[in-house]
Amino acid sequence: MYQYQCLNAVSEAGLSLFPESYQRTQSMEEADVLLVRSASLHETVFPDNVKAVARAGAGVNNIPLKTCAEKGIVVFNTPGANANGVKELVIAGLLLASRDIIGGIEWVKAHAGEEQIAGAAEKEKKRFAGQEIEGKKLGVIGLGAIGALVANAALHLGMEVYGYDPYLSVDSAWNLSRHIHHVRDLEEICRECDYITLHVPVVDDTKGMIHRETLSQMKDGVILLNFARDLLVKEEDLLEALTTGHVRSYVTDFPTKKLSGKERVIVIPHLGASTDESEENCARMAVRQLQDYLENGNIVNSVNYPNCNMGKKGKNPRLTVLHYNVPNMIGQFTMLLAKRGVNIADLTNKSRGRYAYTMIDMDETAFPELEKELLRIENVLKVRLIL
Ligand SMILES: NC(=O)c1ccc[n+]([C@@H]2O[C@H](COP(=O)([O-])OP(=O)(O)OC[C@H]3O[C@@H](n4cnc5c(N)ncnc54)[C@H](O)[C@@H]3O)[C@@H](O)[C@H]2O)c1
Ligand SMILES: O=C(O)[C@H](O)COP(=O)(O)O
Repeated sequence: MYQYQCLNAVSEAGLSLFPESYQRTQSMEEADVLLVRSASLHETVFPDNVKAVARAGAGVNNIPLKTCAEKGIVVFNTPGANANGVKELVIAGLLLASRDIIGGIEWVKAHAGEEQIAGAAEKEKKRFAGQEIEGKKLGVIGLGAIGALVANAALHLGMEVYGYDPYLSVDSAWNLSRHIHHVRDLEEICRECDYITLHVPVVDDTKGMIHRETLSQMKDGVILLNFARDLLVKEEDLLEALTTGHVRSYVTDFPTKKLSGKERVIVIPHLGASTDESEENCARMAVRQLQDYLENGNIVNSVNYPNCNMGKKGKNPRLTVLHYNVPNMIGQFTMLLAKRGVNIADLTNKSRGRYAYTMIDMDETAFPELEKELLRIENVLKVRLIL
């Protein structure tokens, strides 16, 4: 029997995939695994029973990845599962910023019920007119799951697309149309593009990446879209650029005190992934990954431990050890097993920076003190014996 806790509303389409042997709990003290969306876990004190956290979504800046790794808690996310939902909202953002559609709709609401509204609208409409996106240049910063979809869709809408991503993975590159201009420095995007959209994670390197200097390199009247994270943009600097009109419009999915309600700012209440399809995709992927980890020890799509997959566990026990990535760990594990006459049928070890993971399929039934003895080895963080 395993127990899971949901720290946000997670789609039933995913939760219903848990078999009957899984029970939902409201108490973290009972939970083997946690499911979360945007709730912040930075202040959470994780009890020892928690083995994994699944972020049903992409961004993991709400989860203390290092703290979790140190406690032997594997954190997963669900890459790409909500990318289409975000892409569609970004396209809406491009269009909302290109004419004053929102201002126009508000005008109609304010004059609702008036006899002469049709005629008045014809006189007023020039106030809300704008440009078309066809033929304009779009700069996409970050060409992962979302950025690639946005870039390709914008091409189909007739835009000229410039893409910037110095860490582009081979898989992401395969998803990109060859008609996208590959840009090697951010300045070129700033210099060339009429619209710029951000699709990078917020990490130390990207925090505040849009600041006074980057803004000053952008064209006069640029439209900036941010469906990634508020912290990517230095708000004071952006406000200044909005006030002078250098930035014509800022479209963001992240309401903040400083920017909400300001002129030229279109704020959406973090709706990028809020579609039935995205919520269901994320929840399904999160549940499958957690189940695979609990039952087979496999790590797929982790953001703090290496991915490591030995397939479905057979009838013999499988031992899994989360540990620091230092020399002689495997030697110590195999020595301990050998001393007890346990034969190893299969073994896999993978590392990622400071952390590593070893999975061992044993031929014999485990001896009672095995987990405790392994835990006594220096640099071991967590041991699990899956029977
Ligand atoms: N608004 C929403 O509801 C919503 C939904 C999903 C994701 N997001 C945000 O969007 C981000 C991206 O999501 P994704 O699914 O595309 O993630 P992803 O991991 O597939 O793509 C991120 C891309 O950014 C690139 N990158 C990293 N640092 C960079 C840098 N300094 N300059 C340029 N590129 C850089 C990476 O190489 C990667 O290709 C998430 O981290 C999250 O913060 C928001
Ligand atoms: O990073 C993400 O996946 C998005 O910001 C979605 O967040 P949400 O699951 O809270 O809607």
